[in-house]
Amino acid sequence: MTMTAAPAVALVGNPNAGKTSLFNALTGARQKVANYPGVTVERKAGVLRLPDGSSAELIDLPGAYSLDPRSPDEAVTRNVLMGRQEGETLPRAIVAVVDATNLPAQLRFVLELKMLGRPLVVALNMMDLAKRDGLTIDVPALERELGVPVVPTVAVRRRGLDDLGQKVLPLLTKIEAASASREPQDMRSLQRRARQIADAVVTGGHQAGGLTRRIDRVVLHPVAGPLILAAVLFFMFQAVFAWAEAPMAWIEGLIAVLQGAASNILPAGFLRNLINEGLLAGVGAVIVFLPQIVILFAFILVLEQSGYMTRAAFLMDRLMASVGLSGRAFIPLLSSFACAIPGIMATRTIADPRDRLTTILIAPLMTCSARLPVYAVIIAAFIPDRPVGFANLQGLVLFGLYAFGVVGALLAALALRSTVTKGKHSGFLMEMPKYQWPAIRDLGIGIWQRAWAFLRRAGTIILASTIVLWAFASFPRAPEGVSQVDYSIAGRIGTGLEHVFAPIGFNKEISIALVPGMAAREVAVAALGTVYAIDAEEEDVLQGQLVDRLRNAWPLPTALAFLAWFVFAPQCISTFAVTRRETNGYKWPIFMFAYLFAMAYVGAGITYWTARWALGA
Ligand SMILES: Nc1nc2c(ncn2[C@@H]2O[C@H](COP(=O)(O)OP(=O)(O)OP(=O)(O)O)[C@@H](O)[C@H]2O)c(=O)[nH]1
Ligand SMILES: [Mg+2]
Repeated sequence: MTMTAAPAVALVGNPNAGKTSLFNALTGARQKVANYPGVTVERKAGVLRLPDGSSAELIDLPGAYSLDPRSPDEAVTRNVLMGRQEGETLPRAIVAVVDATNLPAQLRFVLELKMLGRPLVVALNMMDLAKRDGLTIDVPALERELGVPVVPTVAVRRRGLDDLGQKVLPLLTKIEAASASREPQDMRSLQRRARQIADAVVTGGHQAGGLTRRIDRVVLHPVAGPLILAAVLFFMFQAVFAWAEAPMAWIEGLIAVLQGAASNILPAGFLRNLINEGLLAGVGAVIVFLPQIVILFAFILVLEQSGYMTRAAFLMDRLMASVGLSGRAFIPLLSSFACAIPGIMATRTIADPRDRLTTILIAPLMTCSARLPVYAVIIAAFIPDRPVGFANLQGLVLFGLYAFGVVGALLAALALRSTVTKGKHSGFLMEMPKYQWPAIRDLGIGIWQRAWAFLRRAGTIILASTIVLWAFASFPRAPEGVSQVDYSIAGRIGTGLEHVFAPIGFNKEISIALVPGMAAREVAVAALGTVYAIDAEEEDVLQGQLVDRLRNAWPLPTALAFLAWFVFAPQCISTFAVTRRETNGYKWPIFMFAYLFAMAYVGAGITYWTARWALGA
């Protein structure tokens, strides 16, 4: 600890009170904001500029209901506030962020924080919603009752930020002994006191939450609710296919133009091959999927920001309970549709350790966006593009693959919960946020961040693996009349692996592509793009798309087995790294790898042989 280190200010409060919105507004950061409790699961820091020109470190924390943590994310908050966090000093001041529409419930934590005896300011956030609900809050009276400064804010409209800075500043210049001690509190009496204060300072609000209640009457209806949820998810997958078609064609066209240009400009040889077969055929095969990824993420973000996500979790609770999981697990699992890594992080909000472990172990079975390119290429090559009723066959197959992953995950959960993670089922406990229109800015930032992450992956890990693969598949140079891929180093490795994968219908090219595919799933598509491009005649590289090449090279059962493989296969190193971190060891990631591999192998095998039998081959 140095004397010059900026003093730290911590944002603390109940989940979904708007801490991260405030943090972003105050620091210019772009941390994730969404309308459900439990979005932030780790400590984040930024720089807070104060009115006198000095600065402080602002810390955003996971939401908590009290200083007695019930789940790993709440423990982070407690540890930071009590100075127990490794390598971190006690925050100099606390900003208690409170949802103004829900004072009777939220003031209890403020009272508990006050008992810490640390410098404290209350940010009375969501004042706009309080007004919408017809609530009037007597701020000076609240200040008197609490004995600390209270600043009304609207984080999403950047209102009250300067006032907040004015109130925080004097707390930082005060010299005081930095220690945190805490007597156990009687929660009941704190709750009673919170209610008293709320009664004294809040008037009106008889129609509070009326709109939300009316929507919920339909959306949470025992019959209509699940139907609406199914329709929403189904529409989402149809849209991913239908809306992306045109922009994908543009990107394909652009890549073809670039390939043509490279052929015209560069002399035949090493560099031209590297660019056309490695770079454009490989990385291009992945980039094409940007539109689908963007549409999928846009849907997920709207679900998250509108407040519908927790309703979906509630509706899923019965189903989740039947396989021994809590409905709480639904949100980490749904975010795993984007990527399993934030999904696994989000399990920190699950209180029961066995529930949490089970959710971590099945998260990779949710179809992450990296699988989308793999599915889409195979579907485009092998599934006819024709209408089925009001839907489209390709969209239906995609929906089916997602459903397979979900069913596989539920079965895996059932098996795990009655064996390795046996334990009692814990109930569903989750606050329902008020419905809100998604904030366009947050939506835009969210989509942009994800699109950028996808492109960055394409430009780094996918590009690097594709070039390495291209080199391995291009050397040593084959003599005239011999297949270059067969003759190359990659080809020889593939021939070895083919022994393992031939029983489930995989050929040498697939076996080769699976190896770099471990780095990231999309790489498998890039790798297939490269492997098939190397053996193709140059004119074909320029004209034919990967889809056409696969259609000619693979029998249908192989294609279906390949899809089944990707539903289950543990093809992602980063997932193991995060599992190792979140479970503190190698035991569970290894277990995860083994059981997923077994499921993938058996699943692909069954698919292959069933398809062969059905097609009479
Ligand atoms: N109308 C309105 N909405 C707000 C305000 N502040 C935050 N929100 C919305 O409230 C939701 C929750 O905001 P977050 O900033 O993620 O809340 P948080 O306290 O960080 O939540 P956790 O990380 O889950 O503890 C989001 O949908 C925000 O857009 C506000 O002042 N007014
Ligand atoms: Mg947050």
